[in-house]
Amino acid sequence: MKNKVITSKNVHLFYGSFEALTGIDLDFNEHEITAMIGPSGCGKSTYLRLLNRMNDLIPNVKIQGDIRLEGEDIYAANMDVVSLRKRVGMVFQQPNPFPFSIYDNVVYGLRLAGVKDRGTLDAAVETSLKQAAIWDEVKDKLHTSALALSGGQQQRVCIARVLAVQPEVILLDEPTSALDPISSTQIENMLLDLRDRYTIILVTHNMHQASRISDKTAFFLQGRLVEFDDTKKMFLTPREKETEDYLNGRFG
Ligand SMILES: Nc1ncnc2c1ncn2[C@@H]1O[C@H](COP(=O)(O)OP(=O)(O)OP(=O)(O)O)[C@@H](O)[C@H]1O
Repeated sequence: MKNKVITSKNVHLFYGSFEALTGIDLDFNEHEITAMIGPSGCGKSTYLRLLNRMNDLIPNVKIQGDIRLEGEDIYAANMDVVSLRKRVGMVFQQPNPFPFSIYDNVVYGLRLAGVKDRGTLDAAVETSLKQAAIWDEVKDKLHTSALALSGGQQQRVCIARVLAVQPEVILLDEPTSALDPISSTQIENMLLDLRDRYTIILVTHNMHQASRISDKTAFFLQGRLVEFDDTKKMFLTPREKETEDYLNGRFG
């Protein structure tokens, strides 16, 4: 039995009076990739952002339910949100490197945490860029601007930036939807390589991506979790008619 890294029970989220999540029960195993799919507006990103408290910043949000990381209530009053976000890193749809060098981007979180030793920083840069499958492309220009890279390269640097602080969980919100097919495939292959070390949760609109790289899939519809299962099983024999209709392109 795999260890459950994140558990969530009866999660509701309200934007003002609008209930965007209507009681979600969903758990994530370590060393698995879970894909979250569903039509636009079904609540996938809202749910993903709950897992490292990114919704806290939005005004008039009300959150109910129980979400735990390794058994710890992440909404407990004594939870340190900065350290939570180190343990649960996030990659966004648009690559968002800082306007610094590649090197300074990757070590950003470590420097914030007070790490100054040059050898430690150098080693973290090399390891993280290798894990993010971009070391060979950038090793000779670590001190040039990350903004001069292609979109796909920028996204891999952003992933290296998350990996450098050694998270347990990586959240990715449509990480390849702004990228060309070759860059998307590079990122998919990298995520498959990272699976042995991390728990990966991915929002995607791309059904091929979900079926190709995820172990589990969660299908959301209008704020509900309709179905959650092994990806192969869900794509071949969905339990629910709504899932089948969505996978067959009948809506969304
Ligand atoms: N900051 C916000 N304030 C008010 N409503 C919001 C906010 N963010 C999202 N919503 C609403 O909550 C619902 C869920 O949005 P969410 O972005 O989570 O959906 P999604 O499934 O990720 O969609 P997409 O695939 O288009 O990104 C939508 O109806 C959306 O309009």
